[in-house]
Amino acid sequence: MSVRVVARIRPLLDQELDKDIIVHGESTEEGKPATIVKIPNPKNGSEEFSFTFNSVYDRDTSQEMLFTAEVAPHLKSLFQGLDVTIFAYGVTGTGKTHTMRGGLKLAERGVIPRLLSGVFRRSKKIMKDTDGETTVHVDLSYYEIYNDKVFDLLESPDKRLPAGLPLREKDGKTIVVGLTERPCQDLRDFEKMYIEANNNRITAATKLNAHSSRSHAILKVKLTQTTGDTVRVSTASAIDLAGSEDNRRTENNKERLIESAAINKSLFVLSQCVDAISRGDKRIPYRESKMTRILSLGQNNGITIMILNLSPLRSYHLDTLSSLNVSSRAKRIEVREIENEVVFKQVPRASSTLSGGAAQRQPLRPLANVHNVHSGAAAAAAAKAADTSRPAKAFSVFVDRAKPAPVARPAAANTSQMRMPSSTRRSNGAELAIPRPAGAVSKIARPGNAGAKTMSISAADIEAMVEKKVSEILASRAAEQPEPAPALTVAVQSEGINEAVQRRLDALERRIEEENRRGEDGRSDGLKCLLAARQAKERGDDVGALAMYEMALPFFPGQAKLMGKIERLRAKLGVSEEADVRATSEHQRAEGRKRRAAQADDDDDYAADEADDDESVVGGSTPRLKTRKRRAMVVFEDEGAPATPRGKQLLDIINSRDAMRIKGLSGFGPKKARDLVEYLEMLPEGEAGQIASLGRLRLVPGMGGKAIERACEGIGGSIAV
Ligand SMILES: Nc1ncnc2c1ncn2[C@@H]1O[C@H](COP(=O)(O)OP(=O)(O)OP(=O)(O)O)[C@@H](O)[C@H]1O
Repeated sequence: MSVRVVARIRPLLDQELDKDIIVHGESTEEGKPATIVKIPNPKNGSEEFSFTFNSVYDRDTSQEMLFTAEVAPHLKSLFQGLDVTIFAYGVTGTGKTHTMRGGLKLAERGVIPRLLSGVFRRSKKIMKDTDGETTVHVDLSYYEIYNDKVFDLLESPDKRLPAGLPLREKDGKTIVVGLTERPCQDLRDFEKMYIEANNNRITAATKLNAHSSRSHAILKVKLTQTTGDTVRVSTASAIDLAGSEDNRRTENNKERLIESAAINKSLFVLSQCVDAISRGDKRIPYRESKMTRILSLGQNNGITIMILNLSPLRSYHLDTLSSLNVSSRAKRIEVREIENEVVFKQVPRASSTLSGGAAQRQPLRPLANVHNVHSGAAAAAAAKAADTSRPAKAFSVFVDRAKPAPVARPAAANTSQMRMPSSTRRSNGAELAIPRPAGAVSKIARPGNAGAKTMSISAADIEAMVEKKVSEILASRAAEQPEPAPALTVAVQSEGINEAVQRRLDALERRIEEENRRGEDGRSDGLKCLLAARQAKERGDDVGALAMYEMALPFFPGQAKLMGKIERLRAKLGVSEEADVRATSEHQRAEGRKRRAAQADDDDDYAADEADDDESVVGGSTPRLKTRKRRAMVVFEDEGAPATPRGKQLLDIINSRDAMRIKGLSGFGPKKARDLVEYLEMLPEGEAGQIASLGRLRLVPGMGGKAIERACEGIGGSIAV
């Protein structure tokens, strides 16, 4: 099943005027629900672009209508064991937080409180219908990604580690290590916790939104259904993404600009992921931002619903177009609808000394699950000797990747945790790790001999080993090894050494963070934006190019050339009638190309300046940028000219709309062929359902220059357009 993408157009706010409305929902047939968003061409108001979605909700849509139509139907699937992900995407001030969280009044409540209400209602019904044979437990975790760092929202901000919580992949899912997981009994319980946690979320007033979210917020609702010995766990994730911002309009100060750059960068990576998936690329750049890693769009199983929030106003015109473009590509992402497996419950060990309790962040984490405690005589002896009057802290010594857990199951650990009296516990009970910045690893003791060996290691030894490992990692980073190092896991079984070691670890963590900052002082991110802008320009996507140049601006504040480019593009898109914009006529595109060719030298100068300034940070990106440019110019330099026989043959095959023939082209699979046929069927009348030239073909989503070149080569020989 594909990602379900629905658009919601927000109503006007008090100070906004009817006459500025430019975005409308429409249906394909009278009386049918709206599925199309219409928006004028920014340079020719009489022409309108149409974007089709699974559903479109216009300005008068209430919170209840949206929830009932889009989220409530998936509650059943959640209880059947499918994971459900709902995320709100859109420009700042378009209503994402309103949609997800909503207001305090009953009618104003958003998707999240309604979801919880539905979950509790259904849980009660199940327990009643089964006479209590099936029990349902709800656990929540809630965290934010702020400046690409993960922070637990269920903990007070003063307990935050500067580097945030690390991520790790487990059973094909990305998990946040050391996140609080809180049992939640009912809606009142939830509301109390949610309101409190939202106060920990970072928001600030910007010119575009008085309460702008400065972070992406992720709420995870974990359902554990137990019937006899069997346990089924499924998760609903509700994500309120921060909105992209045009910093020329926000008038952000320095701090807000840094946040904004992080927000824009992660959203840019998300759009890159969407592009890469819809192109069928092998490499999807998930790992370039924590948000995309967690969202795992197209990698996660279950049901994914993307709510695209839109402002109806003209002042958001280009931003709205940009969001519409990304979202309409997201529709093509396939998600496997696979239920989580039912697993058998693990019996908690009688020897457990855990008495639950501590909700506080522990630098060396107490094990929430007894099964993670190391076995062995020494461990048992240590456990026996432990003072049972205190809440036990069973510190994990080591994560042995080679040695399988007693029962390999994603849910089992949580299942046994569920029985604990603890009011708060940590997720990821199967492995225990101190939240260190991902990128460092230290294995200090092996589980096989954890007991005796660990006890013989002194704090100084541990410190030395950690120090050594961190230095190695820093050295390897300096050598620009691309492989991300695994997360730092530290093994300690004695409480006696934890404080001193932890202080040292915190200092080291700060050092890693510092090194990270020095290593990627933003310029490389900025240059990535420039590269993307150049690529967008070459595709003729001026709207995208503008967005990317603007995104690069905070990395190069006051850069005259960059500002000049932005000015030119804005003027071109907003005012000039002859200007070239996405999806305009071939003639206009040809004009644009000429202008771009004239500007190309200028672009190269700019990139070269940047590269010279910071060669070590930029690495290979500048040469790549030049190579790509040259290549693209060779292939499409003269798009207006008639196509060669091979080019014609390619167009003939594509225009045949015969998926079998198209599939036979080099680089095409069944999905790409199907998508292309669908695209052809949706072409506007003016194009007579045909792709007229290779230049036009290149504007088709998923058909970059390389794809065309490869297809032509497959027809035979090298391409000359
Ligand atoms: N459907 C709606 N009905 C009524 N008011 C709305 C609606 N959508 C948004 N608003 C109002 O618009 C303003 C901006 O909305 P909101 O804060 O939810 O935007 P956002 O997309 O989350 O912005 P940011 O990305 O900056 O956090 C708020 O005052 C909100 O109450």
